[in-house]
Amino acid sequence: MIELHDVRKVFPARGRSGEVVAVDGVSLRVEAGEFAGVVGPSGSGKSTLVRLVNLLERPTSGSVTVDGQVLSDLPDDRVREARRSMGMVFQHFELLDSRTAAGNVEHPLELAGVGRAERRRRAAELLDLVDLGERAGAHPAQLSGGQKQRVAIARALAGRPKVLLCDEATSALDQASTTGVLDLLRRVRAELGLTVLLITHEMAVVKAVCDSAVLLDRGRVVDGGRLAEVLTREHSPLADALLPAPAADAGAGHGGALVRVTVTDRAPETVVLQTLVGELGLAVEVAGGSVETVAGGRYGRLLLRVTGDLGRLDGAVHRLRDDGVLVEQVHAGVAAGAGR
Ligand SMILES: Nc1ncnc2c1ncn2[C@@H]1O[C@H](COP(=O)(O)OP(=O)(O)OP(=O)(O)O)[C@@H](O)[C@H]1O
Repeated sequence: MIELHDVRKVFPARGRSGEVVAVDGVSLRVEAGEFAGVVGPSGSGKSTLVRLVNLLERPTSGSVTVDGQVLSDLPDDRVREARRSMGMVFQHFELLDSRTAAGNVEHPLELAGVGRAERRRRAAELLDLVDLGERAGAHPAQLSGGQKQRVAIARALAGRPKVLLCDEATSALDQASTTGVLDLLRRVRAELGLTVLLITHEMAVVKAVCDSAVLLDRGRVVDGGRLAEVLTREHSPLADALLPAPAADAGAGHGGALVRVTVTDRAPETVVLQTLVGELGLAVEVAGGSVETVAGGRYGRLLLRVTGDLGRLDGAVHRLRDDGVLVEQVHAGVAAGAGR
């Protein structure tokens, strides 16, 4: 649905000579109906990337295809037309203060030449969809941040887009409003069959709503994929950002071997404990880590301190890998049973 091929964006540097390569050869594919995230540190090119998708920025080179149309080949007037099939939600809402909630939702329809009666009907329907039907007559100053963002989402949906682009849509909101807005985005995605591309610097947002994500660094994609796959991949910088691996020193100084395991719904910690404790008679203590819900599944990274007959540990590690558990031996420990 959204496809970027080897996209580069070079800007003249602000206030000095030279150039800034904001996006440096990015290729990306987001399937229809997918909820995709773009994460990365400040200045890594996230905002530029999202603006390249709806051609608010033209790529210096490379192609941008949305819904089968190569937008980067189109002249400006055709780009403006194509942009109507994409809604956009911003960090600071960008609502018109002088207009009511309904007036803001009607605004893009007005610009598109939709008649008054139809605009009103559609705005009322959209405000109901975002649970703000009762506040249609309120001005932005009378709404909370979360409510303003709901109005902005209703406005973004006014033109019946197929794609919704969200640029730090929850970064200006408190925790409760963030949860509400993310629930809403997930619901409208499902109800309207939207494809969503969301950029954020908050990993919790990605974990709550995204099916897939890419990690940008200095304009390049350094990692990415479906979260279910990324989280069980070895040496993945994106997995490390989503679920930081527990530090090895969390279990240092207590003897025994240290083992880092990644557990999932398919290979939960019960499988690990059954093998290590139940079958091999080792003692296991959780020295660090956490288990969380990500992309609707349960994932965890745990640091285990294993004591007992450590001569059996190598075999156990192989067994666990065969059972689909990602296992890494951080510190071998002293095999108490060795030589016996
Ligand atoms: N119009 C522009 N002119 C010159 N440089 C720009 C322009 N837009 C972005 N840049 C530069 O491109 C790089 C990427 O910026 P961008 O805003 O896309 O990053 P970001 O990951 O969204 O950062 P943040 O999270 O801080 O918003 C930065 O070095 C930025 O200064």
